[in-house]
Amino acid sequence: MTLGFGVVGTGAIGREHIQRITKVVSGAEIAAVTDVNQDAAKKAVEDFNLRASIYEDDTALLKDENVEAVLVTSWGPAHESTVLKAVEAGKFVFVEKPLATTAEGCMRIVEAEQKHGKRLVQVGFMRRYDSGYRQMKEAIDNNFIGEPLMIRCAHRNREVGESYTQDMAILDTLIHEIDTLHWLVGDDYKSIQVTYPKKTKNALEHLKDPQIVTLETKTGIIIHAEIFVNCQFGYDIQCEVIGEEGIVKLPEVATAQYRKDGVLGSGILQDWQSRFNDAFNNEFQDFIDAVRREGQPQGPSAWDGYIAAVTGDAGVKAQQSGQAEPIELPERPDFYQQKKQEEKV
Ligand SMILES: NC(=O)c1ccc[n+]([C@@H]2O[C@H](COP(=O)([O-])OP(=O)(O)OC[C@H]3O[C@@H](n4cnc5c(N)ncnc54)[C@H](O)[C@@H]3O)[C@@H](O)[C@H]2O)c1
Ligand SMILES: O[C@H]1[C@H](O)[C@@H](O)[C@H](O)[C@@H](O)[C@H]1O
Repeated sequence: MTLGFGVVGTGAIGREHIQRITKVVSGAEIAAVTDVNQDAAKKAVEDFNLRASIYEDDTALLKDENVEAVLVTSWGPAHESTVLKAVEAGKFVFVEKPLATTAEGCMRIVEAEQKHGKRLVQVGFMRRYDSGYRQMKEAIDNNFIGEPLMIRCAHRNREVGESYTQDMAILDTLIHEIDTLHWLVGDDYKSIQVTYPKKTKNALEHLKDPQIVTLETKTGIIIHAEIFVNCQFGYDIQCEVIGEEGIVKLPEVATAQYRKDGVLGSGILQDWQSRFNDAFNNEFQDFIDAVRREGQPQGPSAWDGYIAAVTGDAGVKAQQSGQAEPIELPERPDFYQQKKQEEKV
């Protein structure tokens, strides 16, 4: 069976995922598309030569029997409503981050999914599918470095535009570390604090950049995460876990090495698309295979989306207060503990 996707939002990442589904991964096709900008939906159908129906909105798209899974790549504030409608209709959902823009919205999805009785939703936290992070997780799970004690990481973007606001450093950028790091060490967060070093002259006036985020986990692991979104030199993701008996570090992405003008060097990738291209491909193949074979996705769950939202909210509060803000999460429901296997991804 080929999995039919209905795409809600044919903007930048929606188009990338359409390309991925039609040209790169196997087992799926695009059955339908919609976008509030109907021209964008039509253009996607033309550009990718799709045999897909074009609908005026998500409600109409969800009625199409050929749509078995919904790919939600609209703007963040629109995600919750589409995901809830899709769950109500019993369709599988792949939703780009954020699951919803509020913790309450994420909880509504968690509740709806539990009511449905089995997992339908996967959130697009693609770093869990990056081979470097997976190797780190394997080392940690196999106790290769002993108990993790500290984590140092950096999330650097070359530059950001006018529309990038202060809270986006947490909700749009750090959100990836928030998801990846609790998965990596199998721990929950306890608190978050944000401090501001000297500001770069390359940031627009409204933005403090860089920012240093300190997260503490329940078992006492301290995480220092640098968010620097106007670093100028490229897209740079660093992560190092320091354990009782060793250190495991995210490998640099291999790029060609050159010798020129007295320098031995290699290129730095410039954007997240190229840095995580393989991870995106792996995450889609896994989603498609899991729903076709197991009847439910196995990747980052709606509960992970909820953890990210609660932690993100505390992070935005910490940006304003300068204090360590508590992160209060209820117990993970049994529903989201069904399979140890899920934790591996
Ligand atoms: N995983 C990642 O690293 C990653 C990277 C980039 C973007 N994203 C996420 O993907 C989402 C989309 O980002 P983008 O950069 O493609 O944005 P975009 O603005 O390029 O595209 C969004 C599209 O959704 C459409 N849209 C908005 N509301 C809609 C609705 N209610 N129904 C139908 N269509 C609607 C818009 O018209 C637009 O075409 C965001 O949530 C963003 O955070 C994730
Ligand atoms: O939406 C993007 C994307 O999630 C990238 O992975 C991240 O590095 C950027 O900071 C963010 O703005």
